[in-house]
Amino acid sequence: MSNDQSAMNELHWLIDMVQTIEVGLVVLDSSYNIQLWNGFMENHSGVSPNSIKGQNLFERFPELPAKWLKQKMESVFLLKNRTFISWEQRPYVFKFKNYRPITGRADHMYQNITLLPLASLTGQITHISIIIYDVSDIAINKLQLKAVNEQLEQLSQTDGLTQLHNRRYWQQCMEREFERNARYHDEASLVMIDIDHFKQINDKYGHPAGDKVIQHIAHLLKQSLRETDCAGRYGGEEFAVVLAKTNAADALGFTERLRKRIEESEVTFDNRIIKVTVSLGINDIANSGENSSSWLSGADKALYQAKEGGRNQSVLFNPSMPDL
Ligand SMILES: Nc1nc2c(ncn2[C@@H]2O[C@H](COP(=O)(O)OP(=O)(O)OP(=O)(O)O)[C@@H](O)[C@H]2O)c(=O)[nH]1
Repeated sequence: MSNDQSAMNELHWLIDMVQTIEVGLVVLDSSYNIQLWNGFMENHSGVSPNSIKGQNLFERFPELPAKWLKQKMESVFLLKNRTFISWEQRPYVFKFKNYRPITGRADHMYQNITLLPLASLTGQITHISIIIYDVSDIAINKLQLKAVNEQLEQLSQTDGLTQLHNRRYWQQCMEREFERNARYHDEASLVMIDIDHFKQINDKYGHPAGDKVIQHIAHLLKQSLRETDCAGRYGGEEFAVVLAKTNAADALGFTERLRKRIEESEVTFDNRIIKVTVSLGINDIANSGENSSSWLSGADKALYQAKEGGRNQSVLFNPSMPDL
């Protein structure tokens, strides 16, 4: 076989491979006119190489992010360097359908893209190649893993019965708020809420009825909160809330509204109507003492006074209150 024949063969094989490889290959000239469009591109776009050759990429595909992509390509021409675009940066450039059976949940193909400068025989960069990799499997696995991790994180922070924050997470939230307030001297109040005579409810109506009462109070509490407030289930029948940007007077307004709402509401269990009340202790951060524990224990002392005072009431902490 002559050298010419051998070179021809190689060229033939290369063209064959370019056409059949499972990677998208596009060659553009400096005016973004399409010079090469391989089999992968044909299969996924439904546009044949013959019908597209010589056409302007952005006129033929007006849905492409032209401004952004042109900027990338211009810098490839200018710097004579390749550029990568990851699916995490932009899920796809060419919107192709995703046909993979195991990743059937995404309707489009995730793509990693390389933009490659192509030099002519004289060494000038006259063309650019777009190489498109289908990374749908990797992307979807990674996105699913991320979603599961987020779900797990959410579960680890949530109380199962009430869907409020659990004690551990609420405590972190409260400590963060304390530090923020210490730094910026913002207003904030901490409220402890305890259901009155809850043992009697369990004894009279049974534990499942008690659970329903806890859920009911949590529901009313959630309805009373603002976005920036942080509420948690602190113990069995005890709840704790940090009211952001709220001084003692406003916190008292909040607790009294909540207390009355609870007093006026009722829980139905096994066709029986259960009425409950709550006691609430409030501590304005201005009286918090030196750390988050003393802020919390102040609210606890106020709650104790509310119980002592006859229950179904809100009490504001003041530093002259006796230790528990
Ligand atoms: N149903 C139910 N009961 C719980 C749960 N967690 C704690 N308890 C019960 O809540 C009751 C709390 O009772 P106590 O702390 O004695 O106080 P109380 O009866 O609420 O009375 P005061 O707080 O003094 O008004 C106990 O009987 C616990 O068993 C829970 O998740 N579900």
